[in-house]
Amino acid sequence: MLQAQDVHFCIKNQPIIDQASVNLRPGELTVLVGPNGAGKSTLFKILSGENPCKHGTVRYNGRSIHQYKTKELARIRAVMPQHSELTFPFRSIEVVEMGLFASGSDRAAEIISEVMLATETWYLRDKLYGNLSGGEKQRIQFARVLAQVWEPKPFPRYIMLDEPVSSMDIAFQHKAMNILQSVKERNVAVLVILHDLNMTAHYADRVVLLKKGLIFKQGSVEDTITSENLAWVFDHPIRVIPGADSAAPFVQTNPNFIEKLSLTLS
Ligand SMILES: Nc1ncnc2c1ncn2[C@@H]1O[C@H](COP(=O)(O)OP(=O)(O)OP(=O)(O)O)[C@@H](O)[C@H]1O
Repeated sequence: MLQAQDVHFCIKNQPIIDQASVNLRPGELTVLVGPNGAGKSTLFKILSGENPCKHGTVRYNGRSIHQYKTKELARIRAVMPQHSELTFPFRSIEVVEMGLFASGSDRAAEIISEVMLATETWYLRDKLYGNLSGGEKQRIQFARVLAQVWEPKPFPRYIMLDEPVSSMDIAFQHKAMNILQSVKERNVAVLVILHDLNMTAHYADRVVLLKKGLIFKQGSVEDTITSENLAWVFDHPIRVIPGADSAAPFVQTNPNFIEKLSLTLS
């Protein structure tokens, strides 16, 4: 399990993340949700180890993140940041291969073709990464992090993705989330930042609602994705319609509110 306890992050004495505690459990898909500037990417970077937390602790499988060497960490957690630009003219397949730099696997070629087939990127393999469209780049980065956790291992691992589907078309957004749902069954904890609340309601096992650097609520979809919670977190009227039987709830926003707002501004 990944255990983050009371993590805190300040920039110029301004708290960006304040006393956040989160556990990521293998087999669970956790979605981090909140408005722009709430601190989602900052918390994500603390959990992934990119931002050292100024107070609090982050432990992977019982060991402090600081005790891991870079390669050791790469064997247990994969990170897809919000933006991944590369200056060197890599072919797309070479970008995916970067996911295996620490693996030492003798199945490298098979893993690469499996993840590129799963992400429908095999046809892009010889294209220069820099020439791909935004959505294609995202799919290649997605394939890269999948490669890192693709082979089953006997110890818990973590895959963390910051807005991984933001440039993908609607069909592939669902394919990507379905792939993550299968990956979590391989003793992997999944952490995703999403802005799409319906996607969150549909795929999350746990939701963490963040507002102004504070965790407002965390728990099941049923406990977090409610009209009251979302309206408060986003400061916007949002209605959650409960799903029939075991279907996910449906999140509806109110377009009339936007009209009133634009009249106020003009
Ligand atoms: N290196 C930095 N220097 C100054 N301010 C920063 C830095 N990193 C983050 N911030 C500020 O911290 C706040 C949280 O940023 P963060 O990127 O974590 O938000 P977010 O919830 O991921 O937002 P979004 O949904 O827009 O991606 C923002 O106000 C941002 O401007």
